[in-house]
Amino acid sequence: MDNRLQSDDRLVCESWQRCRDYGLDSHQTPELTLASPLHWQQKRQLAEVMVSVTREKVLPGFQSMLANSSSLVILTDHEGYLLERWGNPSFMQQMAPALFEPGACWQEKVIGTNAIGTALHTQQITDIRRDEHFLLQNRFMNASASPIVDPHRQIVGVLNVSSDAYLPTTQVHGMVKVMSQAIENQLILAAYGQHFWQFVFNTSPDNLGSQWAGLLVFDFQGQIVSANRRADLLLGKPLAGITIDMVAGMSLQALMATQQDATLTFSGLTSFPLFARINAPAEPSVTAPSGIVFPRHAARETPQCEPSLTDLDTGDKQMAKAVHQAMSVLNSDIPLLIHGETGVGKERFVRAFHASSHRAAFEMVAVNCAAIPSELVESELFGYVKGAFTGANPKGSMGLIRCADKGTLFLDEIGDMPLPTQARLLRVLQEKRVTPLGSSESYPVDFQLVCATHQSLRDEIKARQFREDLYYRINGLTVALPALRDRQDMAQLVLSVLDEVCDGDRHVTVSDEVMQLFDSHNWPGNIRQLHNVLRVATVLAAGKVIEPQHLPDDFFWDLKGIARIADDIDDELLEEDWQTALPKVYMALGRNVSKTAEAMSVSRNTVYKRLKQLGLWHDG
Ligand SMILES: Nc1ncnc2c1ncn2[C@@H]1O[C@H](COP(=O)(O)OP(=O)(O)OP(=O)(O)O)[C@@H](O)[C@H]1O
Repeated sequence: MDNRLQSDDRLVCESWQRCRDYGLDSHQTPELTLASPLHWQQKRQLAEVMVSVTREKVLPGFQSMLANSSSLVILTDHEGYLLERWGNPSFMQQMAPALFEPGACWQEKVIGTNAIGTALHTQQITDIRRDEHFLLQNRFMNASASPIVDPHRQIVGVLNVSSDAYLPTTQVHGMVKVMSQAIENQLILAAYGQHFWQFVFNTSPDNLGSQWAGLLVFDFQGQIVSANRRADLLLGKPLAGITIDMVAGMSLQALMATQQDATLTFSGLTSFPLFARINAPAEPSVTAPSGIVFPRHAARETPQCEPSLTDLDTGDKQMAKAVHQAMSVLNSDIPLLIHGETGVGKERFVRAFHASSHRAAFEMVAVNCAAIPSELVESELFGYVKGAFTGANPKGSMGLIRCADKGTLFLDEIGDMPLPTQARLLRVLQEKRVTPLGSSESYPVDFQLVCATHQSLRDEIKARQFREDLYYRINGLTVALPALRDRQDMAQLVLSVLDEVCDGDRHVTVSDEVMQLFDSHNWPGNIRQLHNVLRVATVLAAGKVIEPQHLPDDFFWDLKGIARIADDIDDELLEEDWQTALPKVYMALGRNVSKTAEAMSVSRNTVYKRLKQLGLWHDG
């Protein structure tokens, strides 16, 4: 969830569009939806802890800010039903009292764009100003709302502050952000504070008591049981698979022996120091909390999470073999060498390999050796000390290899690495230490190495462009990724790429005719080209069915179809773009429009149009 200080126009426009799709009319006064008394009673019971920590532990800290303003604090459950409200009653009674009754439903589809309903839909902190409400009847208030997550990152409610127009939006936004974080901290403590250890940390020893401190709860084995969202931000990493000793960079025993009020300095996962305090539980538990693995709902939190290796096995034999091979060396630290044409998904494959490995909590650093100028490759990879060379960053640089420490280093297009850099890389791989340029010191490194190439490294060795000794170092296991034209899972891939193009919100489909064209295409740019074609086509098809007319012109330039159908056409013709090739194909096929259209996989109309442009066809 991200935070924003300004109303986001796009967010409001999208919400208004949803309201129209729900059939709402901005002039209407829709019937209020109220939970039935029994339903509300159940909701209220389920949310009892959240309501009581808000009332008793959080609101008192904000009383002074709210006392002099005409505003209301509202707490709803995860479906937008109002559980409780606090604040200045004159504000709500003047305006729309029924809306502020316990049990009233604030979902977008009921009362249009509003901070609570829209925050629930977007799952992010949301500000809705007066005129941004969809219904005219609600345009009397400004509001900010934040979803609240439980100790396992599931949305359990929304905290909202609505006010008349006189409280500054930025102030309300900030207040909602801090209050919702405070509620989440209290929910974590209510669930685990009594029996588990708390690790409270921040960027300065002076703000360890703030609601903005990171909070991690861990068990007697050092497993992280729960954490607030601030913890992820401070550590800059998702917490899946991480234990408390990795976070703190010290042993569990040392952590547990720390005095309650002592302040620790640590930088286990970060490149900068952080400060922490340990709170021991009143009744320490020596059992793990019933099978809970944090974060239990990580997939919901990170919708764009990396696919795992098995996700890439979508029905193609060669791909299944590649996935199987990579799985068999997972976590063994055997170097992988990936072969594949450009755009076949090498980097995606490596990301999936990394995400499936025990190194997933650390960085995967991808370096395209062909994209970095040869004179910069060494300094980029190995780092340098300050003043190492003219034009260098005056602070020096750690280098990409050290950034990959504990994670995965992916060297793409390794065949393009200059020979002197190859020698240096070989030394790093042998010694497992990096010496930055200009430095006499070396640093230990530990990473999974994956290299990729589209060329034959054996040929490069023969041509003395690639070191044989390095080849044997990097080639623990060779995996070949198939070209798109050879894959048997085109339909699955199209869906997977459409998901990516549409950001997971796929409405568009592909017609049978287009699927046939896809099957007969050469795809020299492989999945990347498919991606580009579908991105353009999705826009042109306006969210409906992608038909041939939605495909970009250059798609037709290298259709296999030309080669298959028009055997009697010169090979050279097939290398040309379709606009140039078309009149020549037309001539070669005895000026037959239908055959030309078939050979070029375009419509007869397109052939007529192009011939007319060239003056080769005249109506009548
Ligand atoms: N299975 C897949 N599903 C959806 N999209 C994919 C898939 N595989 C690859 N892609 C997409 O195809 C594009 C190219 O993938 P990637 O960068 O991994 O290829 P590459 O082989 O590393 O390319 P290059 O050789 O140019 O470095 C990216 O946009 C990627 O997201």
